[in-house]
Amino acid sequence: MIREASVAGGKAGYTESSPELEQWLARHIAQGFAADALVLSMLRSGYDDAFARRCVAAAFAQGTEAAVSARPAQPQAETAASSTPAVYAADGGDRRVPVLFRLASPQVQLFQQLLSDDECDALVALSRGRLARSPVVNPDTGDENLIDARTSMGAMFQVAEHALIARIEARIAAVTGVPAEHGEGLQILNYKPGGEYQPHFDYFNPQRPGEARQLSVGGQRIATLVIYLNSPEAGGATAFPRVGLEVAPVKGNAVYFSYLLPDGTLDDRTLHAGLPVAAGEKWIATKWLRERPYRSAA
Ligand SMILES: O=C(O)CCC(=O)C(=O)O
Ligand SMILES: [Fe+2]
Repeated sequence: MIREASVAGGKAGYTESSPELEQWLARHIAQGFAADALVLSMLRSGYDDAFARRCVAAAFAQGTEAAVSARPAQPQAETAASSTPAVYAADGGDRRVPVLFRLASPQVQLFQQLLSDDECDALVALSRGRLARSPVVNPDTGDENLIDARTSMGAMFQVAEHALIARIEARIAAVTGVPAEHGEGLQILNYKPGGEYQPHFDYFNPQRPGEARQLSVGGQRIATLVIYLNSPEAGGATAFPRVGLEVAPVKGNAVYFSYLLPDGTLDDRTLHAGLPVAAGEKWIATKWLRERPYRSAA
């Protein structure tokens, strides 16, 4: 979240507003976060309950006014870019996380060292025992299939399955503002040389019966966080071809992109790919976030 909040962390009942707080609220409202999620985030950062509710309500009211007055004048991308605050650090709860870049439209951010080297190594070690070829949801049937467009091995962890995973999930909630309960289980992926994930969207297409089935628990996916657990020797960037962006896979860093637009539609500029690994291997942990609390149907 914001620096002021992290300074106040631990002190109950923090009641001082700041430009950073207002900007943080405006940005998360623009990203489509619900009022409850924002209040929860503020409480976790030590803000007073009544104060947090008042701030969030005021920010929503202001957001509505701003959206109405800005709409005829400017296309949305320009509005988002000009109102994006210059905040370069996120409160990771137990650590301060620098934000290396922030793209306003589509919403993409790069967190530096979200995980320490030791945490990355521990996640890889935990998942080695349960790697299997990564499936993809079949859009027609909803079944999970193996396809050539996704050549990686994966391991799934239940939410909070392990103390390390719970700690990482709390940190993810702190930097994204999306409550941990909205997260699917962390997925660890391992790509060998040549391994890739061809361009795709992470959200489900409700028109396809198999994908619609995925919406029944937790609703739509709204955002993705990809954490790099190692630095491949060559290749393996995460690419966003519709905006010409490639994010280098650097151990501990994490790329976050959210696709729920304020009008409720999904941002198809978040089309993305895991480019082929040219040398060495690539390990990532992916966290998909839902619009509502998520529990695996299984
Ligand atoms: O491998 C990557 O960089 C992207 C992974 C990805 O798109 C996913 O796990 O949904
Ligand atoms: Fe993806």
